[in-house]
Amino acid sequence: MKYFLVGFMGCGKTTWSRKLAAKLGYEFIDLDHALEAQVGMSIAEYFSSFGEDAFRQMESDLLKNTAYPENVIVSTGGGLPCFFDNMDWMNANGQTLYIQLSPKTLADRLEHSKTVRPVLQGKKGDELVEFITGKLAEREGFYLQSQHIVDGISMSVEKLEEAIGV
Ligand SMILES: Nc1ncnc2c1ncn2[C@@H]1O[C@H](COP(=O)(O)OP(=O)(O)OP(=O)(O)O)[C@@H](O)[C@H]1O
Ligand SMILES: O=C(O)C1=C[C@@H](O)[C@@H](O)[C@H](O)C1
Ligand SMILES: [Mg+2]
Repeated sequence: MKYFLVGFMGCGKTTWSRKLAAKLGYEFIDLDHALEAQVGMSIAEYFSSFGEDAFRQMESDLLKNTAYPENVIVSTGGGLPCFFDNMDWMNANGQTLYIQLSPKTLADRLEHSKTVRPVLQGKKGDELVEFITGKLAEREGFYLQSQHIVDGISMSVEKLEEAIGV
């Protein structure tokens, strides 16, 4: 089975996809990392060289054209479910799981994370919370189309296993 983990930047998709895959003996694929390997630069560099539209096309193509192993946990980019028909494609080709967190919790995590996320443009503090609140309001309608939803607070592999029913 293919499981796609979706949710806002910083909700823990990469961290928990890796752990869940290890527990289940599944492969792990991070589409952000796969895109970086394919283009030979970081996402931040890709954004500044070619712009967001080119990035969205590239990530959608990668989602649909990757040769997935039979059993795999796929960590998706935070914006991926919200462009083109990507969410429908994931629901048709596997199972989707949304890691849900509040804007405040996401902001706390993102402020302390070392990964450069171009969409955030270096925002901090109240400005960051406000930005995430607006962006999440735009995006959550897509995330909520997931077949499974899990509260990202006090996360564990067991909680994820229970959510997907394995
Ligand atoms: N349950 C948790 N409690 C506290 N911090 C966590 C938890 N899960 C992940 N984190 C931390 O939150 C940050 C973001 O996690 P991660 O990179 O896995 O998010 P992501 O959803 O893959 O983000 P992106 O969409 O930007 O790739 C990391 O610094 C990670 O260590
Ligand atoms: O939320 C977003 O739009 C993004 C999230 C990251 O995972 C990366 O895919 C990229 O930085 C864009
Ligand atoms: Mg990630």
